[in-house]
Amino acid sequence: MLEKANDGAAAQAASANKAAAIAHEQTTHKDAQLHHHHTHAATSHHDGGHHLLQVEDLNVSFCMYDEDAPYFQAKQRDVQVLHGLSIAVHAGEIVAVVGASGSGKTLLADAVLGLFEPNSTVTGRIWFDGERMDAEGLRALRGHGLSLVPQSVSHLDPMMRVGKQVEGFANALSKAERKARREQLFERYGLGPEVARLYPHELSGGMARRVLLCCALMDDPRVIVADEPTPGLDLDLAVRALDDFRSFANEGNGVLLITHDIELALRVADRVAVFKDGTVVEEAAVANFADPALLSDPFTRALWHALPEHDFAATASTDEQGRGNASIDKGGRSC
Ligand SMILES: Nc1ncnc2c1ncn2[C@@H]1O[C@H](COP(=O)(O)OP(=O)(O)OP(=O)(O)O)[C@@H](O)[C@H]1O
Ligand code: NI
Repeated sequence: MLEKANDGAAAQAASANKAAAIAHEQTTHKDAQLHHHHTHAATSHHDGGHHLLQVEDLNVSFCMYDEDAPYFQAKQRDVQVLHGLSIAVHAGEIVAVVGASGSGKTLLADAVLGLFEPNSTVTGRIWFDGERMDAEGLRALRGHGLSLVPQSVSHLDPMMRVGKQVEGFANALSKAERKARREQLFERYGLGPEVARLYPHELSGGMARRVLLCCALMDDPRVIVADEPTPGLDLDLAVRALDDFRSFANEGNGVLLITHDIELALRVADRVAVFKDGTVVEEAAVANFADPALLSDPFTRALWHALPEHDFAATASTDEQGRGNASIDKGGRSC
């Protein structure tokens, strides 16, 4: 069981998460900004075949308090959002988690990062690089082995120059080493040295995305969890954004890419985990999306039919634009 530790750090993590969740609510549903099996796509020197990240039977429920419940009914009830969710990421792999808005994708990211709401109950098993993790272990890994890449610049401190912020992510290094590492990352991701002196509001969208990636990479993680990293970008820019993840994965690392955008997922991922009603209904190699006969879950097949290039393949459940109503991308990149 992945029990929550009720110490100060847990409370702190929980309240940080709450703030993030609130920010998430405010951003995802308004301007579509941030919030936040088994295809061996590449073999790594490190990985003898085990998963870099493995999640098994993850369940997340919330204790909801209903003030208005009649006196003869319980005022508290449990609402289960994730159930029996299993997913794995191998070294060298980008696994996309594709699901509708509100289906619990961010909760998956939060759980993997050891971020738990105070009113949540989380059970399940998580392994990182072959080692079983508890909540404490996940917390210790956060930013150091297992990093979150949010998209929104709102995750940065608006009052601090970005160079200093990025350097703050490698707290085990000396000041000089941190600076050297940050300079190395900036160079690698095409950020000029002058960017270090800018404040977050002075960054373009593309620069901000790279700065957030640099934050995540400062302490050499093995796995990146990216929660909706592309909304607001057009398809070309989004694909270019994900090239960064591709090269990271190609170095023998792993990426869990959370998105509502199946077209994008099919372009960059090695495998797609289709997420529906709080669980993964199918994990399929991207190649299997070439032919719906290779997809086993009816929802996944409906998604296939909803892809724009399959306009005429869609059947009864199709609106006049030829998109099946199982489409999970109603908002799209432009909302
Ligand atoms: N602390 C909480 N208490 C109660 N319910 C919560 C809490 N946090 C999240 N939820 C609920 O869990 C569900 C899943 O939320 P989540 O943010 O993970 O969805 P999502 O798939 O990331 O959606 P989106 O695509 O819009 O970002 C939502 O219905 C949300 O209201
Ligand atoms: Ni989300």
